[in-house]
Amino acid sequence: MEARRKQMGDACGAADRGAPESDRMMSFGVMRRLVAMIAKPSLCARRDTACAFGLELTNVALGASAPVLLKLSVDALTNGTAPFDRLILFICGFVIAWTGTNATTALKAVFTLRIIDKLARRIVLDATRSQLPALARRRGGDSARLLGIMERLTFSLQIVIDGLLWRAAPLAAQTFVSLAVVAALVPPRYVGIMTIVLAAYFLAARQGAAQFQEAARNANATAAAQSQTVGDILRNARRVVFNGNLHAELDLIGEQIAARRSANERVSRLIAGTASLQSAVLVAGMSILLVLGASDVSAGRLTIGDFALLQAYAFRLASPLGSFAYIIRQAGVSLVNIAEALDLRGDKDGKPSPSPPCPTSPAGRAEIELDSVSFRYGDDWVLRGASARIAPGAFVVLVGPNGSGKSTLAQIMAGLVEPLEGAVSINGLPMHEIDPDARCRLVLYTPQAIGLFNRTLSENALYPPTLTSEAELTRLLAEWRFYESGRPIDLELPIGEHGARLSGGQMQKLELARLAGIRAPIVILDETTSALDQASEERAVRTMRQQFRGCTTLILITHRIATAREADLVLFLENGRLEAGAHESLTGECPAYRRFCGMES
Ligand SMILES: Nc1ncnc2c1ncn2[C@@H]1O[C@H](COP(=O)(O)OP(=O)(O)OP(=O)(O)O)[C@@H](O)[C@H]1O
Repeated sequence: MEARRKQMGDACGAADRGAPESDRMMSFGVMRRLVAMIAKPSLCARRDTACAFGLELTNVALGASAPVLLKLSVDALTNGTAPFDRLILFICGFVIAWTGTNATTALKAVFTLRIIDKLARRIVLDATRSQLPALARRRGGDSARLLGIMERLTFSLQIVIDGLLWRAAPLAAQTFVSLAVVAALVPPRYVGIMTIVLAAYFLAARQGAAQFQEAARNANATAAAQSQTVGDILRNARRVVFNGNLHAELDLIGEQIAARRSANERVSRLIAGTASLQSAVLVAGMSILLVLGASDVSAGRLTIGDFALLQAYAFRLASPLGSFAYIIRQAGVSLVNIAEALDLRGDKDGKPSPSPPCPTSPAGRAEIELDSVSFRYGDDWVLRGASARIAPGAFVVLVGPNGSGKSTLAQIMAGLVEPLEGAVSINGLPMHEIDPDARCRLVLYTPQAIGLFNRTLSENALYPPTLTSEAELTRLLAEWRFYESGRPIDLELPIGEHGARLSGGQMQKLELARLAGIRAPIVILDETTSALDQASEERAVRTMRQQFRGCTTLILITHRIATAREADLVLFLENGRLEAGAHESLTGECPAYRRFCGMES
């Protein structure tokens, strides 16, 4: 448990340290990438953007004209000279401009949400497409982190696009227009005061933001660590409960929540400090502005309408600037989240390279050659100079003690792991020259942990690229005694998370029925028969060999010597050395194999 805590701590630390760009560059970089994505025709968001932009322009125009209409109404009322119908026009115009922004804001939200949905869909699909292969190879892939980022993505986009991109630009436009109108209608010193107040406000924001980004990244990392821990514990509910570790795991979750809360509190404290400073700037600035305005009205230098105009602009700007602090708080965390999601997309803009050649068609026969293949993890050599030739359509059994490197060798043969020395060739073509997509059509590798979907029995057993039909599936499962009682097989049965409603043997029978319908040149089963009894394994292997009709090479990793006796070729691995031959010849020539088979002590 201590080691787990350290691991989680390291995960947070790594996230903290892993900031390649400076914070401000990161924020601009993320917004620039989002804007570039929105502008791309392939996202189909240009029309929504144009509508949202048009509505926002209307919003700015309405917001800027309301104080002017108020001033005109007040001046007309106080002068008493304007015609009544013009007065009504000013008053109605003011009311419409002041309240009309609600409708345009609501309408704009409709288009904004559409853009956000399209962006989120694109980022999630790209990130999943880019990350799934890494997850499949279990190298650098972290599904919990990926899931956490995806789950927070829509909310993060909403904050950044709706709150920051959409609100910052209109606010800037509104501020600019307001200053211009004030400059045109009242003495210049009022523009001077408003400019100084706004500059002080943004200096305070900038000061706060410098510390804030780092705190936001830390808050994000603690959130990711928490969802990783909770997800891991939920996925391993049986392991936790059956070992009586419920309370210990709850403590761990509690610690993660506490770490998250303290990171969030730091963010809130920084925001509160910045917001208070900003409020003080606004209070002081607006007070000076309005007191000066009131004294100018008393002295006859300003009309009451001018004063109303100043007051309306002051409040019109102060209110969104006040709520901007909240948006900046959320946006900091959200920008980090979006940056992580965008990085997961990989090199999306790279041009696809032309497909290298494939040595056979998916239905063709393939000869595999291992030429002095060596591999190590860290300093531990798992394979040293392994050589063998496997004829097309052969039935091969790969055996060896636990940890001898069978799965590693199988993954090297499937092109999932690159050998450090030597080469694997298929029909004479080196594996590294074969396109990774073509490799999985050539060699289908089934890992030790099968990994079933929480879907129905038939959806799992007929998962592509199998050609097994429903009728064939029912026949095979009945023949392999899927239910010992012989009860009918319900293909629509939901099998639960990780096949929780099935026995270990049933899960493997389901997968084997699927694999029997595969028409790839090479199929590698990594202990896919380990949970079957001897008779079931024999039946399943016999059926598969019949189905493969000598075209598909079947390589089975197993610990059963009886199965090795039936093989055309046995590959025996021990201490990094590979011996290849028929069972009889290996028992005659290889003492280590004889010992492994229990023929000598
Ligand atoms: N990704 C990895 N990183 C580091 N070491 C690894 C990795 N995968 C496997 N190993 C190590 O390589 C050795 C061979 O592992 P491998 O899974 O290939 O053996 P195996 O013969 O299939 O074992 P078993 O019969 O128990 O399934 C083991 O010592 C294992 O700990």
